[in-house]
Amino acid sequence: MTERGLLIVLSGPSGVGKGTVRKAIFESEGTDFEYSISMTTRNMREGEVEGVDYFFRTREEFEELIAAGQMLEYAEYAGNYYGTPLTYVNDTLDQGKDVFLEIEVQGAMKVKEKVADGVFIFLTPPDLTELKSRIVGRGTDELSVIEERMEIAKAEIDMMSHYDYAVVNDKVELAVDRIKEIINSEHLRVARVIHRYIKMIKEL
Ligand SMILES: Nc1ncnc2c1ncn2[C@@H]1O[C@H](COP(=O)(O)OP(=O)(O)OP(=O)(O)O)[C@@H](O)[C@H]1O
Ligand SMILES: Nc1nc2c(ncn2[C@@H]2O[C@H](COP(=O)(O)O)[C@@H](O)[C@H]2O)c(=O)[nH]1
Repeated sequence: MTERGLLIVLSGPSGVGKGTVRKAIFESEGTDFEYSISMTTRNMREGEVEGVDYFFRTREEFEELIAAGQMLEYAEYAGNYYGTPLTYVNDTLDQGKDVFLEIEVQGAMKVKEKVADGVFIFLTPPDLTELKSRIVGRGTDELSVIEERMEIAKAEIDMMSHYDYAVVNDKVELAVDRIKEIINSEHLRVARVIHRYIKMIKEL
């Protein structure tokens, strides 16, 4: 029987650098994760590609998938739906591969209820001034959207203690190393638990 993969959830406020850090992790050496592409009803930004950055769907299409039980989790964030398609995550974990989700806090908490043995990592900014300057600097959102995201960010940062780990994204390379270290240690922990069970069964 194949050992099920690890579900890794990277979460944190918009603009903290989740996407930047996740891409750097995937490009770095010694990692082998599958990225779960999310679904959203928000408009496509310049440079985004369907099926690479997101699966872009209408509200009606998204709601049909929710009703059909096809989302592992979903949330309404700043007026749009965002969610994780269930089948891809389940099938990939069943194949023994680790799956990486990059999602906001409401969704992460829903995943935590369903997948207790996932690894939940909160990426935090050095401070709120830096967070705002990152969102502004990215140049993808209007001022009203930025203000809305900053308000949501404050509530999200209050949820940090519900995660297994908090990682500061001060410098991308450092955040990448910290997250890789966490995942490696989680793998060792899981391997130790399995080893203990096998030993117990043999001794029965
Ligand atoms: N450690 C860092 N130092 C300085 N700038 C950073 C750092 N990490 C990311 N950034 C920059 O911050 C901006 C936001 O990053 P990114 O889009 O990766 O955030 P995000 O958390 O994925 O946002 P969203 O959740 O809205 O998709 C980008 O312009 C990125 O280059
Ligand atoms: N609950 C979920 N949140 C998600 C998912 N995919 C992305 N996100 C988060 O939404 C916000 C806004 O994203 P943006 O691309 O519009 O800037 C951000 O925090 C993302 O991490 C998902 O599948 N489920």
